[in-house]
Amino acid sequence: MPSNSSPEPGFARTDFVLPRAPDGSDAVYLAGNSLGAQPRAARTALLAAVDEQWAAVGVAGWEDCGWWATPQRLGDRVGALVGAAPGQVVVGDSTSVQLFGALIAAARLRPGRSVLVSDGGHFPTDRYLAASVARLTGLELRTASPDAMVPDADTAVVAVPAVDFRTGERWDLAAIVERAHEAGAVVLVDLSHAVGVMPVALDALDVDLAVGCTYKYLNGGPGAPAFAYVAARHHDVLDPPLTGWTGHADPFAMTEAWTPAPGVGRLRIGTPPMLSMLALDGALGVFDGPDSPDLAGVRAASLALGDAFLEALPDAADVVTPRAHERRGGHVAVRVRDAEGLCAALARRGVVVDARPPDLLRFGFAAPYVTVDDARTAARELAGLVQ
Ligand SMILES: Cc1ncc(COP(=O)(O)O)c(C=O)c1O
Ligand SMILES: Nc1c(O)cccc1C(=O)C[C@H](N)C(=O)O
Repeated sequence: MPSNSSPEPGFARTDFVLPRAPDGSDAVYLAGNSLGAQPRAARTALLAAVDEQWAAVGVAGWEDCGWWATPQRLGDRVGALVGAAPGQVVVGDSTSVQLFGALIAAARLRPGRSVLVSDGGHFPTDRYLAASVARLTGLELRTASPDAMVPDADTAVVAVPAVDFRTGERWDLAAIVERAHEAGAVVLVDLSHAVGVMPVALDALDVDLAVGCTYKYLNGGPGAPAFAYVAARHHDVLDPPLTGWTGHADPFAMTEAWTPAPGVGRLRIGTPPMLSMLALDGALGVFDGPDSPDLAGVRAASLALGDAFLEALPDAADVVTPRAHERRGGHVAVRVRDAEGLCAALARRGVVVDARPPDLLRFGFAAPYVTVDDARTAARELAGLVQ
């Protein structure tokens, strides 16, 4: 393992099980921006949870195995990866559920304001939920590109991704937050395409709320629980819409009315999906284990992979992702004529990527297990197919 601050791409490859290529070798797996590869430690943690906890301990596991505390314990671990001091992140439920709760809780932080501004190119679940939340709350939904948003005195909430799910463009969160706060609005960031592939500085940037998934670059596994962040300065007045019993101040008192737990604990909703959580617990060791590089190093390695891929592409390739490092996320998208067909043809050659309508192929550069050879192979195979 190279030094902690400047890891080589593929620095933790042996800690992962990679999907198989048709010839039985390890695939060139560039779909970590959709579903990360399997960390061996996630499998170990999951099997231990099944055999040594669930089977052996049963219901006592909520206390004796620490299950009850896991949403916040993992929240602090994920929080450390997104620049959040402890006590501001909860893990659980899907990104969509977390988004719904966060959008409404954000709107409730700005009563009397009438507009929700959301990225017009946001991931579909973010767009669909923004529309539904606008109907529920009576807010007017306005859409714009994150770099063209002009929040005003009517704006309650500005909702943006950190990285565009299609083009891989990285947005300037500092500028977005500054503009929103100048207008008195709060900012909700979807970190799904950023967490685990680049440093994020939620506290330092003064972001108000954030959500994100853990199955992409954090490699938590299919359907791994999402996370929600709320800056501590909002905790006392935070009024989440999904007032489930596990977010109660004293859940086992079974009282008549819901009393919010102190702090971010009130964002808990129902019984946490413990097996998924414990798989994530194992997976996170890639990023916060004793030998893990910091995220600046992971980011540098991911950018190096993207650069190797871009350099190996033919000049004529229609790359839609900005080439400048500061404007690029973890994946690179190439416009092609038959994205679905090419995606399938690449898979037959052992290169796993994904296609997004109408015409994009996405190549995800998860530095823990992707090597420079992988990046070059993908570019070469793509070139061979489109020539
Ligand atoms: C930006 C973004 N938000 C949300 C999601 C998904 O939400 P969920 O985890 O609820 O499926 C994705 C990808 O699936 C995404 O890219
Ligand atoms: N969440 C996904 C799923 O359940 C199935 C297939 C793909 C996904 C994804 O993660 C899609 C991804 N967020 C995207 O950027 O398109």
